[in-house]
Amino acid sequence: MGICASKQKGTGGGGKVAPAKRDVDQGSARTDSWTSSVREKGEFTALQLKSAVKVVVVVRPLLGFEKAKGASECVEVPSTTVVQLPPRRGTSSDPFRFDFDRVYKMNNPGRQMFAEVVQPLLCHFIQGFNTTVFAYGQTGSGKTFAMGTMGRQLSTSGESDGIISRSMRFVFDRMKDIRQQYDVSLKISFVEIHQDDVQDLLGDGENYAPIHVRENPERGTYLENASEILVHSMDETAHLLEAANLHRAVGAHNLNEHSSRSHAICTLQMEQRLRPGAASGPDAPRFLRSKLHLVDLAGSERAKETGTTGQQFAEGVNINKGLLALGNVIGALTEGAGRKHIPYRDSKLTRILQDSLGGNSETLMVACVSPAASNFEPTLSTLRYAARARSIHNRVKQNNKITSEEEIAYLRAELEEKTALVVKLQSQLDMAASMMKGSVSPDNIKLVMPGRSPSALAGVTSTRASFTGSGAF
Ligand SMILES: Nc1ncnc2c1ncn2[C@@H]1O[C@H](COP(=O)(O)OP(=O)(O)OP(=O)(O)O)[C@@H](O)[C@H]1O
Repeated sequence: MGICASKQKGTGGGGKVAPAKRDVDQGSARTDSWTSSVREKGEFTALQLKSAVKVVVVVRPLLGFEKAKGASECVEVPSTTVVQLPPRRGTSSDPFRFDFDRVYKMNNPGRQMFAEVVQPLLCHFIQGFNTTVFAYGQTGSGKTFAMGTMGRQLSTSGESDGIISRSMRFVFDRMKDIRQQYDVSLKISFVEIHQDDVQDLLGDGENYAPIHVRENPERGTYLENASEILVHSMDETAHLLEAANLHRAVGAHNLNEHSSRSHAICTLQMEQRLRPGAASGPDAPRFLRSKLHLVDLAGSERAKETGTTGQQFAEGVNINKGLLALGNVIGALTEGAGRKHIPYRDSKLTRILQDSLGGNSETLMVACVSPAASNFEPTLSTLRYAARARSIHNRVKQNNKITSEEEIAYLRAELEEKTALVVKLQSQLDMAASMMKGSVSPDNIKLVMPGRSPSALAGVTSTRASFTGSGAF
């Protein structure tokens, strides 16, 4: 029994999903009950929910170079959900106080943050809900550290693991249970937006085709031409992501010697199909599809402080442009019902994150800040931005619909798979019959177990891949 399921036990109902704070569509009052088992109760599938964007703040420790300069701290955390900055120097106003879903001020918040805020979202991802976790903050504030896309952080495991590797490990651990009832396909893509251009970090570098952001009513936004790789294990995934990460644009400047010069978006797409004859309730969804975006944004920066020039200066301008567009989308979404136009189209970043902000996704923002008094202004700006994001309400639904074209493609693939199996078994039967007649020596016979031969498996993988690779998401 996996972690999502064991939590469900604790809530007093067999098969109940871990409760999540959210607003139910029929009314605006918050409710703590995630009313029924998503996977097992059919009525839930019709329900749409409003889900507020959740925001956690991570205050990193002072770094060696900051301490060497005698930096003092200005960020206080009076409780686990409150963060406070003193009034601006020379003013007598009140301190700046912000409430969030959770605030972490410690060396390695990874394990605790994952258990408290990321894991409940992943339980929903596994149940067919789109999910986004994105890290936001000034350059050098700890976004890459929190997401875990630094160096070898993806394939090693330890206390300083980031959100990406913990999430992947969690999903693969749950697979053992899910595969008892469902055929599952997991596909990964990893792109970066560098200078407002989307680049494939998993591509082979030879068959380059420009990546376009597209939209589809069934599937929301997706990236045309981005590599989508079927993955089967944590190890395989970690090595893929780590290799991809080496291609990411990184540079050194005054505030960070390994500064990300691009926004990185790692996406895991999951499709689940109920197996014929699986021992499940009559209302178990036949099909589930969900996507998990894990985003490490590049940090906002001021050239005066970073000391960047030339190419790095140009990168900084583009980074800030994308973040400004993101800020404008957040601003428009929180202006209330009067605001009809949301400027998603102003940048590739906001187009890709369209579902995550105001759309069909449960979203967690990890706002990263430096504690140093010298970073007071950018920290205040990050906290204001984050507080605003917290009032965005997304409309989240379980993705359990399949189009008739997809159903036909899947059935066709299944038929091909079965036909290949029949042909194989028939040839084995013929062989056995010839042997009995004495026309074939037993030494020339290699018995191949159905479904176990490498070629049979290759057939299965390729037909499934051709179904799942049909431009989903
Ligand atoms: N919670 C933490 N505990 C200890 N060290 C941290 C923590 N967060 C960040 N750091 C350290 O701070 C430095 C900057 O962090 P990081 O590179 O993650 O910043 P960033 O926000 O991604 O910056 P950029 O936007 O420039 O890429 C790194 O040396 C990192 O190891």
